[in-house]
Amino acid sequence: ATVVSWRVNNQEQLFVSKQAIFDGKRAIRGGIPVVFPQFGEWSTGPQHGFARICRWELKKPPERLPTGDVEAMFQLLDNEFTRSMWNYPFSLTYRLILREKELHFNISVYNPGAETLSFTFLLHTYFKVPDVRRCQITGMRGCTYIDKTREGALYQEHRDVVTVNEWTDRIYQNTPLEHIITNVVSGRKMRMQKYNLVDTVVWNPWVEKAKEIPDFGEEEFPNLVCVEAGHVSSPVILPPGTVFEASQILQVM
Ligand SMILES: O=P(O)(O)OC[C@H]1O[C@@H](O)[C@H](O)[C@@H](O)[C@@H]1O
Repeated sequence: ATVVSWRVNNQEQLFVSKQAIFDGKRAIRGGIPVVFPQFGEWSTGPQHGFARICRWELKKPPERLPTGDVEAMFQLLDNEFTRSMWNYPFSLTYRLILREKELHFNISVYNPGAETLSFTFLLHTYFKVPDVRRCQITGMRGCTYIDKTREGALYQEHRDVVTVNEWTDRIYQNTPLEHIITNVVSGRKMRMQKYNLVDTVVWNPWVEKAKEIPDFGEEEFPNLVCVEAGHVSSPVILPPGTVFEASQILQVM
């Protein structure tokens, strides 16, 4: 259930590395992988959890709704593989709705078990851009951020817009419901709206870190900016029998 392509006016909006591997075992380098139940390093499983390396069930194949929108639904349930890393029952439902210039993502995590679940969640969106150095991201002014390029030190953002001119790996906390990213494909703007996803990660490996990523070309870094809506700086605590719901809307402006 990794979205690997989204075209608006026949123009691709998502970055996927030329070296991405589609073997169904590793995470795909680009598009929009789902990060669950762990953002970042994980002592009992792979970085960013198992959801991006599992085969999800297609619950509802793409179908045109009366409105003209197209809807598809995916589901991931716990299984032997997920239980080997995280021994809990869960049901993850992922509903995608495609509109003319929008893509909607609706996530729900249900806890059918008797124990409380604790997890982090994130949509790892790789936007395709002509040159990341010319992009501006709004909405972070005043927010604190964890800077993973500086051993996780905590800072406060003072800029009206965030720009990316070097290796960047930041978790912005308690960000507003909306970000605008300028200068994406065709010089347009991208609007990101998010609900119940309180944090926003901004990532670009830049040239040196790019060399350390096997499924990524070192010359590709100017062509992506990851702006990732998530619930990651504190875990979601989900008591038995309850549901966590979150969503994201991407819109080409
Ligand atoms: O190489 P991965 O596992 O797909 O992760 C890519 C990046 O994902 C970002 O979300 C993280 O903040 C970075 O620390 C990480 O390097």
